Amino acid sequence: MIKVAVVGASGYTGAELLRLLACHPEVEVVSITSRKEKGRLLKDVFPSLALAYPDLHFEDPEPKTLARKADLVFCCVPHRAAMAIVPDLLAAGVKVVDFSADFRLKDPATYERWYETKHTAPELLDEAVYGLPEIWREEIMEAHLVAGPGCYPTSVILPLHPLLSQGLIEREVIIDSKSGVSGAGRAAKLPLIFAEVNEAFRAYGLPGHRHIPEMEQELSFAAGSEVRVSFVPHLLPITRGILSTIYVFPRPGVSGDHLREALKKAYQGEPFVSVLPPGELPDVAHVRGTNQCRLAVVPDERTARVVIISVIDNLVKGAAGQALQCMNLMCGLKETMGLVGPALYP
Ligand SMILES: NC(=O)C1=CN([C@@H]2O[C@H](COP(=O)(O)OP(=O)(O)OC[C@H]3O[C@@H](n4cnc5c(N)ncnc54)[C@H](OP(=O)(O)O)[C@@H]3O)[C@@H](O)[C@H]2O)C=CC1
Ligand SMILES: CC(=O)N[C@@H](CCC(=O)OP(=O)(O)O)C(=O)O
Repeated sequence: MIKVAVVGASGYTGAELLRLLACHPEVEVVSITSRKEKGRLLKDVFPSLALAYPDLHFEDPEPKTLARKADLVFCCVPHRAAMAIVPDLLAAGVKVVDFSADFRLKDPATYERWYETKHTAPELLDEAVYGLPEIWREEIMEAHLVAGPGCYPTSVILPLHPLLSQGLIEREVIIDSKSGVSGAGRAAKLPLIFAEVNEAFRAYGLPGHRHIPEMEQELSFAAGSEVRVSFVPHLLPITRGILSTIYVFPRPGVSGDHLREALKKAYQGEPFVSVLPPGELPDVAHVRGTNQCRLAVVPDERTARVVIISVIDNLVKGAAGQALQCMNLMCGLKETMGLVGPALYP
């Protein structure tokens, strides 16, 4: 059994991870942490997890104490907080899957510019592996520190990476994404209360959302030269799910059908990415609660542009499920373990 701890287990991604871990045959959850819920039983904070964890309670230990109990720690705290915890965990010898943005960007100056804070552990950026298994599988298998991708970047990089790395599309990309409200976390914020979100729909994060450098970093690696994206996120009045509509410009002589075939080939055999046949379109309702990314490629013959639609559950393939997929790889387990349940529907 792999002994795991979940730091920041009182948030949405922590709770979602515990839901998934409850059905994982090779994992024992040895500790869950929260500063505010310290001492309380998990089942009193999240009754949805009562049957799976009747006796587990929140603690707030030092990272070193945690590292003595666990083989691997999932760190589900906000950026800035993560880089204060992760170095001590690694120094104490445990593997870490971090959910925050603190170890995603390779260049500390880029991090400092977009996150408006000094990076306090830049020496770890080189060894951190970007936790997108479909792209960095071999590296994740060897990693001690995995930086879980942002939810929007996951929905965007999966369709674009193969197309850019094969030189099939131009490097100008336009991305229009919509997210459910759980993407913003569980902490109370006025613009996120029911009456502000229900029956409403708005763009936010303009002119430059902080996921842009992460997308550009990974897409530039794929293309072998600098890629610049236009990215506008929107808030949908739903709890979970991201739908990204991506406008791409095929290189001369490349058709939309060609792009679809290239994606199908790139993801053949991948358990968590599906490329839909012509005429089928993805819906966030089809992936709710799953680690799936569903993609459709729609040629627009009138303009010669191609629209790609990508859906994920932000809490699963966009966070906890992808982290668990990485853990399976880091621990030598079957990559799909604990992640094969069907979607919740309706
Ligand atoms: N929500 C999503 O869809 C996605 C989130 N992420 C990332 O995952 C991480 C967690 O997100 P999410 O679960 O949504 O956030 P939440 O706000 O729901 O939860 C945050 C957790 O971190 C703890 N925490 C907050 N501040 C600190 C701090 N300064 N030091 C230590 N612990 C702290 C909180 O507990 P307490 O305050 O009691 O200690 C809580 O358990 C973030 O980095 C987020 O960016 C990544 C992809 C998708
Ligand atoms: C709806 C909503 O607010 N979503 C979040 C993205 C959550 C996420 O993945 O962000 P991290 O980079 O912090 O991990 C946002 O736009 O800030």
